[in-house]
Amino acid sequence: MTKLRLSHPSGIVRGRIQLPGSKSESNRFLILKALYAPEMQLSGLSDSKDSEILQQLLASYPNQKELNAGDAGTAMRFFTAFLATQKGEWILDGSERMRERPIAPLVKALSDLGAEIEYLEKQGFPPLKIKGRKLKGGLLHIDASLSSQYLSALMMIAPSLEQGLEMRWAGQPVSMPYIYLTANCMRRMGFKVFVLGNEVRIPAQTELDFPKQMTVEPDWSAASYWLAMAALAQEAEIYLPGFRQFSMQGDSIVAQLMAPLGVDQTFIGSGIRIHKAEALPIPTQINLLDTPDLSQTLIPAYAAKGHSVQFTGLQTLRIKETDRIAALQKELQKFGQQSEVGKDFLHLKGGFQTSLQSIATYGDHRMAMGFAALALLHPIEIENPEVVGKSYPAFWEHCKVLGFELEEF
Ligand SMILES: O=C(O)C1=C[C@@H](OP(=O)(O)O)[C@@H](O)[C@H](O)C1
Ligand SMILES: C=C(OP(=O)(O)O)C(=O)O
Repeated sequence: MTKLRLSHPSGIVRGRIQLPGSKSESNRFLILKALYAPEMQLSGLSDSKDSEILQQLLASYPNQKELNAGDAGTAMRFFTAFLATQKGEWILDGSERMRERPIAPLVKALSDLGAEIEYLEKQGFPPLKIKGRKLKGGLLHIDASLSSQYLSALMMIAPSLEQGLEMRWAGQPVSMPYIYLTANCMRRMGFKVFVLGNEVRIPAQTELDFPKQMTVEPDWSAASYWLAMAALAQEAEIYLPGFRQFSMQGDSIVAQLMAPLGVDQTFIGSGIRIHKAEALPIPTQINLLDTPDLSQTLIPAYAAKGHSVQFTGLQTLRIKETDRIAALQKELQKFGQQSEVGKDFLHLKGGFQTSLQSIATYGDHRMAMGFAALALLHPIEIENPEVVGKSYPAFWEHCKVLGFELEEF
């Protein structure tokens, strides 16, 4: 196991960071390009491991019959739907953790559309045997309460289905902004996509005049770590180029959620300036059902500032790279932080004290990046720091740019 000792002698974070492209946008455009517009050039693509995995899957599926999506949730889900529409037979597996992340709602939906998919080990989980063929499409009912990725995967294959797709869900959908992001990526390519209440309608449409070029926006989930740094720093002045003023990435809401910690952002030129500002009143509750990937940024930062806040809407965290609610509670406890957790919430109850602690990361990139900000208060150690590669390989290099000292041992 490698470890990183992380400290920040000055407490002043100042600099310009070129963030990786959005992992979510990248993985959508990679699938859409492969399905409909092979000539379309993609710029600003994410250099994340998850996007690399998807690129490898797309490059190897015509010849290779046994494929592996590793730890990449979007790659696993999007590629399952992709293969279901291609003629042939494949086995699609994932990492050990991926074999614990449910995929049944997607498999059921694809089967309802006429695909032939079999579970090779545990029912409802990868590995899958997928017999692909041209699917008819039509009306579909789906459970949207576990992951939005199933819906995004189906939306992207929808224009290739003979009858298009009309998809309805009941109950509480999770991570909705990712559905809107999928719709937006598709619309930018010229597709007609209608999202109305609890229903998505996408007609069959393949013969479009697709754009020659598409630019991926930088990653807002990655940007969130720099807002947390600004919150915990003595002084902060960070510039993140390349963002759109009105982003379709749900995690762009992070500035509003960080404002109570005295951080603000200004849109300048084509980028974001992050700086200190007067702190807004602390809310008693913050609901992250729309933006689960911000949990590991916000919860350690609010804890370190000594605020007692209840974070709700966290139900999807239990089936991500690790059980993120359990991991957050356990690692924060090392600092004396008291908290109460349930199926879908984590309630911070005070007690946080800075000290030199070794943070376990549970194979989860966001554990490493979310806790890194605490080094602005006191040196800390991060275990298995290489996990950041899943979404943000240059993260530690960027920490150096902003004045952190790093020692690997
Ligand atoms: O569609 C996407 O790009 C994603 C959707 C979210 O997953 P869930 O819908 O499973 O919450 C998010 O957590 C993940 O990092 C990326
Ligand atoms: C949950 C995540 O990714 P995925 O579900 O695509 O593995 C993430 O990046 O935080």
